[in-house]
Amino acid sequence: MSRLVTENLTVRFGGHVAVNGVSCSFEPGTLTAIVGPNGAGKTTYFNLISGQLPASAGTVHLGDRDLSRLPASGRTRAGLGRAFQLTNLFPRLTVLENVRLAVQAARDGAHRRGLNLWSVWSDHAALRERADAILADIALKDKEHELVANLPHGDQRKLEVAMLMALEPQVFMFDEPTAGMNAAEAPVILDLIRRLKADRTKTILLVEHKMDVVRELADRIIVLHNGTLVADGDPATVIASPIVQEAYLGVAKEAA
Ligand SMILES: Nc1ncnc2c1ncn2[C@@H]1O[C@H](COP(=O)(O)OP(=O)(O)OP(=O)(O)O)[C@@H](O)[C@H]1O
Repeated sequence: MSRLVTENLTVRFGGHVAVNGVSCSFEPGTLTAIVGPNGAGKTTYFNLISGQLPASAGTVHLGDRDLSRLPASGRTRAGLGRAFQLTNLFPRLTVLENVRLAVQAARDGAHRRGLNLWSVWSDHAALRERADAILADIALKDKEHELVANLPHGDQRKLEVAMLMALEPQVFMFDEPTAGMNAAEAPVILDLIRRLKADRTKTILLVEHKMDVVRELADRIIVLHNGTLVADGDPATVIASPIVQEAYLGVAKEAA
């Protein structure tokens, strides 16, 4: 198990510094919520970690490995997993085919890392079993033969999380995972995150605006404001801090 560390991570867009020298480490077995006002740099910070965006300065390490120069695909293989808003899905394939592809990719990845999983994964039935278990977890078993293109938006978002689970990353990055979901769909995703957290081996990063979700799930909260890390600590302390009350929740302003 390896800790994820960003050091001095920075990106500039022209004159605008969207993420400004963020140094932070994330321990396996903990869920860190990343909060901050709109435009604070949360998604951009994710993009820098996952390699979607090249950094202007700074580094990203997972354990001993320096990921800073790797493209997004290389970082995924190294163990960084991110649920993307639908871009990882194959719309012309069925739900089951999508998940099986991700399970297969995880198997291939395991070979590249030299792990001795061949005996397990070479078993076709085991592959199917794993895909079935994931689909049951995500409450999509009854739609396994549907084409992804025909699924409602909420189910597509759920499938996206299923694909991420299938890849079995060390680090799970969720960017507003329940955004746009209805009241029946959101609890399925939150329950999955809860279970991932209960496993106590995964590093989980969660960008989330809903403070009730953050309060319940986070072991730790970091706050970004204008691209800068302005608070970091246990949820109760961070939520009560003047910077969050004022800059994020607007409580102090409203009270004034
Ligand atoms: N590719 C880009 N080119 C130029 N500016 C960008 C780019 N990506 C992000 N920005 C700017 O960087 C800043 C941070 O944006 P970001 O989307 O990371 O904020 P956020 O905290 O995720 O906001 P939200 O909560 O609204 O999703 C914003 O001012 C945004 O306009």
